[in-house]
Amino acid sequence: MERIVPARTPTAPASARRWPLHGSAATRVIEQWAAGSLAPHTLMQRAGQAVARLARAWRPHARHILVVAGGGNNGGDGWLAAALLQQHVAGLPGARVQVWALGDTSRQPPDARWARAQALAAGVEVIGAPPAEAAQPDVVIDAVFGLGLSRRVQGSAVDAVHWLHTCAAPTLCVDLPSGLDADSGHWWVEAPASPPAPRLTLTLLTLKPGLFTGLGRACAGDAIWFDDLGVSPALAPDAWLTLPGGWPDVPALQRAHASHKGRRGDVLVLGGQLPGATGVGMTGAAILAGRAALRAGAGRVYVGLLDGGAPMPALDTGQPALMLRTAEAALASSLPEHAVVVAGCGGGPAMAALLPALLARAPRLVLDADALNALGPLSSGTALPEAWVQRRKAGWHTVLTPHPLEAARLLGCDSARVQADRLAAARTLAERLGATVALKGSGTVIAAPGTPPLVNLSGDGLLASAGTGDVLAGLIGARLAAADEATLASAAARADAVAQAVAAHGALTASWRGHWPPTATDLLL
Ligand SMILES: NC(=O)C1=CN([C@@H]2O[C@H](COP(=O)(O)OP(=O)(O)OC[C@H]3O[C@@H](n4cnc5c(N)ncnc54)[C@H](O)[C@@H]3O)[C@@H](O)[C@H]2O)[C@@H](O)CC1
Repeated sequence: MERIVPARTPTAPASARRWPLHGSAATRVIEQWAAGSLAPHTLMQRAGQAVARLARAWRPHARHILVVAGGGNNGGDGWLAAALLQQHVAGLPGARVQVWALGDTSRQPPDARWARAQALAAGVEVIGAPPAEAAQPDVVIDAVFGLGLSRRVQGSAVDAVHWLHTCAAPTLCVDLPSGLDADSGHWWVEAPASPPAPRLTLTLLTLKPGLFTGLGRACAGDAIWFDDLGVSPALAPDAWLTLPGGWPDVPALQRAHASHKGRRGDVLVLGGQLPGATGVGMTGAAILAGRAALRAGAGRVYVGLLDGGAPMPALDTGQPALMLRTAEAALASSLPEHAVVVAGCGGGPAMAALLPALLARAPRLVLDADALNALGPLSSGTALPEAWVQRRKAGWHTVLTPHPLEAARLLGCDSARVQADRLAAARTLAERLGATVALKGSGTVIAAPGTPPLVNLSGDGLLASAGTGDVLAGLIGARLAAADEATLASAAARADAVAQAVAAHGALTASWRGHWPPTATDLLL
């Protein structure tokens, strides 16, 4: 059994910086294969033991234990854990192990039926409703749904899931928090509030993508543990979970005594509309992206501001090393051909006019915010604009960094649809455009054509503030600028590079100890 969240970083070795993720279909295949080679009930026995062991380690003094068990094998894991915990606490003062049994027990699958028989033989108490408020358990085990949930919750389980999500007792979720979709991180009941009590999730056999993207992290609790039940999955993963680490490599930069700024790569940020007649300016967005690129080690960072009519600032007083100029001046130079271009951080509608030139000239291009809006819907079935076709032919690199609403605009759907299956949305965009896509949000998904997507593990709710997306775009720009062409040769390598920048971005809040939540500028101090 190992702890996945909170992640043990940044000291984790490179080999430990990714885990395979298997969705429900792949997990079923692995389960069937393993069950076929083991004695009957072995997997469930191991699952129940793992649950009971973690419950005891987490709440060693718990005497009143409540298992909420559904009618399938997830419930079976719960029944078996109840049996083992009953044996453990039997005879202790105040000991009480209860199972709130849901579903039709006459229709239980064989493993679950066997597990229930073990629990009844051990003397657990079966109840048909949650305990009264005055008799709150010391720990609750949520074993209502695991892999078997793939549609909206119905029947008596709705109330049980709601009770579990609002109960004040520490809760251990078996395999998945009940209500969560294993594949997508979609939540199949009323939108959840943050659970009021500590909770953790022990996922079994495989790590599921839904735990790490969408609502997965918000619902799984403070920690996510993993037990492979002694089975090594001989099946290619659906996605990879990636950890921070490895970039920027400050010690390597220190050791490069004979280096110079020209070797660190150049970044050109284009955007940051100056205020004009409308009085609306977005200069800060481009400055933040530029500062982030500089902070992450780019050799030279240029910021080309879009002319809104207001006078150009002479410099960024917070980071005078940034080289400010007008977007026009930047485009009149050879920077688009030589630097990594990060476009769209605060560009406003003017970005649309620049986009064709950037698509045609910039071999390494990061498209963010207003540059994505300028692309417009890329609905399936319609031919791609010629500029995209040419970029793909030339093997040029394009990275898109949409948040869910921007991704929805590009895909011609709404953001709820994107959020309902973030991995699919990112993959679709990447395949359509031949680009690397970082779909932002909890569990940012990085997808590139023909390779399994990556799900980023770092980051937390402190990143949900203005300007953090600009910082990410700048970091991705710096990461690409640091790479030579050979190391970006494959789609998987490009996805890895982008994932490193995403991971470094997520890690920015991990060490935040301030009384106030950080602003995007604070993250770069
Ligand atoms: N078979 C085994 O030995 C093992 C099973 N395991 C456990 O088994 C779980 C998968 O078990 P199952 O495939 O039985 O699935 P679940 O137990 O997750 O769910 C099936 C149950 O949910 C009910 N259900 C499904 N959708 C519903 C909805 N929308 N509204 C209301 N009720 C609904 C079904 O009627 C059934 O009672 C895993 O998540 C894991 O916890 C693992 O521990 C590995 C070993």
